[in-house]
Amino acid sequence: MPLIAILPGDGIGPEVTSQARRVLEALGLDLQFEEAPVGGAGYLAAGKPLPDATLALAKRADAVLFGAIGDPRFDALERRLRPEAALLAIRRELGLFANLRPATLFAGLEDASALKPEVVAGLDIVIVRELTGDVYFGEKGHRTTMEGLRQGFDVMSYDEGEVERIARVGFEMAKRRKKKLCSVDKANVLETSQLWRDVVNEMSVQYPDIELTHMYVDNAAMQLVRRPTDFDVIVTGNLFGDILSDQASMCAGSIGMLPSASLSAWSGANGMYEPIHGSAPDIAGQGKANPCAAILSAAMLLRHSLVDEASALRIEAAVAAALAKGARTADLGGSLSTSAMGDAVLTELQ
Ligand SMILES: NC(=O)c1ccc[n+]([C@@H]2O[C@H](COP(=O)([O-])OP(=O)(O)OC[C@H]3O[C@@H](n4cnc5c(N)ncnc54)[C@H](O)[C@@H]3O)[C@@H](O)[C@H]2O)c1
Ligand SMILES: CC(C)[C@H](C(=O)O)[C@@H](O)C(=O)O
Ligand SMILES: [Mg+2]
Repeated sequence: MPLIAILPGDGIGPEVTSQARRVLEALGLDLQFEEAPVGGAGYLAAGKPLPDATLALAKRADAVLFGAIGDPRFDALERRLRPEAALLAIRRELGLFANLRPATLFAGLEDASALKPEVVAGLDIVIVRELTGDVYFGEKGHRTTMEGLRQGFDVMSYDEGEVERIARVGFEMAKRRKKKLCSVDKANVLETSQLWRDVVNEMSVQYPDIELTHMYVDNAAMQLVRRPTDFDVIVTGNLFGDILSDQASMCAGSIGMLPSASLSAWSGANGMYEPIHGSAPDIAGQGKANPCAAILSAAMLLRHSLVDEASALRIEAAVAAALAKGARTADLGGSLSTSAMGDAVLTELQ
């Protein structure tokens, strides 16, 4: 029986993952669930954001459903003890280098988007974000300059192996979709990005059917709100992908709508699945959070780690049907609570 590790985390994390779990349970599949604390909750339970038992569970499980981490009470702790350190460590420990972030506009949500309905109608793009390298994982620290000024530094780097394996995910994804891949970088300024661009170009000879384009990240940010539907698959580095995916979420109606899959291989074994949003301290504990991103992350879990496309489609269809009938949390302009939105999805589950 497949074991699903549920790591609810902090803030709205437990609120949204509990709805995703209800939906998974309602499918009637033979699944086993085990929960463990992570982030601020991990720090409170075991003195560190990623307790050993939580990491062991994540490694043992067939897939991980992750909520969100982050708690302002812990923002002043040394960096390795902050909630965010747990998320970075788990991605690194499980080798989850490929982060798929689909941004899809569900029918009926055109008015929730920050853009005009005619600009976002039919939006269906995927951001393939590299997840275990870049400036996130380089040397970092504080030092004093010769002039006696405090200085912070974070080293940005990629080696060609790291670029090649994420670019392959981008090309393979494009092959299965509209055969269009846009690689986003900052090669006009950064050596890291020049290497990125060179490696992506070298690989493109293996994919003659894919139309490859390159775009600087500043232009990509602009094009994403100008004509988002011109994109299909975007492949980019860790930092640019983090920023562009939050931006893409508002094209799709809300950050509460975007799920993600973090994979250690194209096949998806041992994946972790989480909404792209954070712990939302401003609405935590109020039952206001939109659980759709977490529910759609559960669908991605079934698709990629359990290779159960039919069940993934059942969940996605139920979310679409609930939205089509007008179910909306506050971020989408409605008034349903988190659990009422979960109920609405469950009602539509065929
Ligand atoms: N993957 C993660 O666990 C993750 C991702 C991003 C941020 N964080 C952490 O979360 C904390 C808060 O960060 P932030 O405020 O910059 O980002 P956030 O994503 O938590 O929230 C940004 C805004 O979006 C809203 N929002 C987010 N998710 C929502 C949902 N499901 N439904 C309705 N509204 C939603 C919030 O209320 C807030 O106004 C920080 O500690 C940060 O480090 C964690
Ligand atoms: C919380 C933070 C470490 C994380 C990231 O930057 O990757 C988050 O913003 C995300 O998008 O998952
Ligand atoms: Mg982010």
